[in-house]
Amino acid sequence: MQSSVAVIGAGSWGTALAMVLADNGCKVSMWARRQEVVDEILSERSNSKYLPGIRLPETIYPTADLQHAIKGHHYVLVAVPSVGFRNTMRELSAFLSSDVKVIHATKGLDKDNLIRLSQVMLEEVPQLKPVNLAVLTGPSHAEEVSRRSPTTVVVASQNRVTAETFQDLFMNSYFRVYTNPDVVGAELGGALKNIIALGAGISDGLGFGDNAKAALMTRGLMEISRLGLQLGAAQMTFAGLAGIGDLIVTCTSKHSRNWRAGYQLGQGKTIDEVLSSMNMVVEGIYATKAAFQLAERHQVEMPITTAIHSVLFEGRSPRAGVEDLMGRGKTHEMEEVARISMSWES
Ligand SMILES: NC(=O)c1ccc[n+]([C@@H]2O[C@H](COP(=O)([O-])OP(=O)(O)OC[C@H]3O[C@@H](n4cnc5c(N)ncnc54)[C@H](O)[C@@H]3O)[C@@H](O)[C@H]2O)c1
Ligand SMILES: O=P(O)(O)OC[C@H](O)CO
Repeated sequence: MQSSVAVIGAGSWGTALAMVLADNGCKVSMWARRQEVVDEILSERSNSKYLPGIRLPETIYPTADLQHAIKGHHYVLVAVPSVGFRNTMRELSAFLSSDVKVIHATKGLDKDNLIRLSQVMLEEVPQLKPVNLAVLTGPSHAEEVSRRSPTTVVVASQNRVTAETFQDLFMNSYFRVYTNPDVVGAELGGALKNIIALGAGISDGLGFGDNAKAALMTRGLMEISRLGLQLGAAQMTFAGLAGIGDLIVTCTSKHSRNWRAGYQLGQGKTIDEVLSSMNMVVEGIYATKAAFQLAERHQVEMPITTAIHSVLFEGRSPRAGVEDLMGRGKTHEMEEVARISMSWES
């Protein structure tokens, strides 16, 4: 039987994932906020603002009517920016039945309550069953997926059947899907890597080299893992696609919006100038604010996040932010390793 999927969000990511599902023989309805996007898809088979030059399959049916988008579908994929996530789920709530399986592909945190987005889903749509929820994350730029370039991602769910159902729905010859039971780690890896991508962009914008970027990525992963473990993630998840995999793609790719925003900051633009020059979401800005507050709340050391927070929200210059990082007191690379090493006993 043909699977039918509702995709909520017609930006770059929602559209690229709708294409994967259409390629896999699914009937896909895709909700766009703006009627112009619907009209363009219907008349031109393109979504030129978000995926220029890409022809969309005929089996993607766009609509600006949320109820119409959802009606009769067994699976729902949510791919809206984190700032609009709670409201979108609230609006969806009226139309979602309790047996539907829902996966989200948004990389961010709830800005007000500092919780993960699957937790927001359950708050806003109480009839949803936790076993029916999943998260899709990993190193995946929409521009490449829409060109059917080989890509690997992770589907995380606390329920194996749900994880494998979405694995089967999305997987094909250019889109390889792994499963993982660690929803916490998958969501945090995807949200927090955006902060480090901003840092990598700032570093490049300042004219620093590969050494600095490798340092940011490695030490960045360290602080992502530190906060992740505190919040209940499994350490190994950060060594996988949702952790180091996504960090590599987002810190080194010309497609990365977070890197591009950071690059302009490093070149001396203000955050307002950067945001007005970009027509796509820069999740790292919101993630920095949320992670900074979480780090304070849980007493987790996150020096890179703190430095980027000072640049974004406290008027510190990017160069001064780097000086803050390089001038920190000396530490072991890994406190845990130093602690268990017999030969290091004092
Ligand atoms: N683009 C990628 O390559 C990619 C890959 C993986 C994950 N993601 C994640 O997917 C999410 C969506 O990103 P994107 O790249 O599609 O963004 P985008 O900037 O390409 O498009 C954003 C879409 O969301 C809509 N939107 C904007 N504000 C909204 C709101 N308040 N409520 C509902 N809809 C709103 C816009 O109209 C647009 O359709 C982000 O969390 C992003 O991190 C993106
Ligand atoms: O373009 P970015 O920086 O928002 O990253 C997009 C994806 O999250 C990469 O996996």
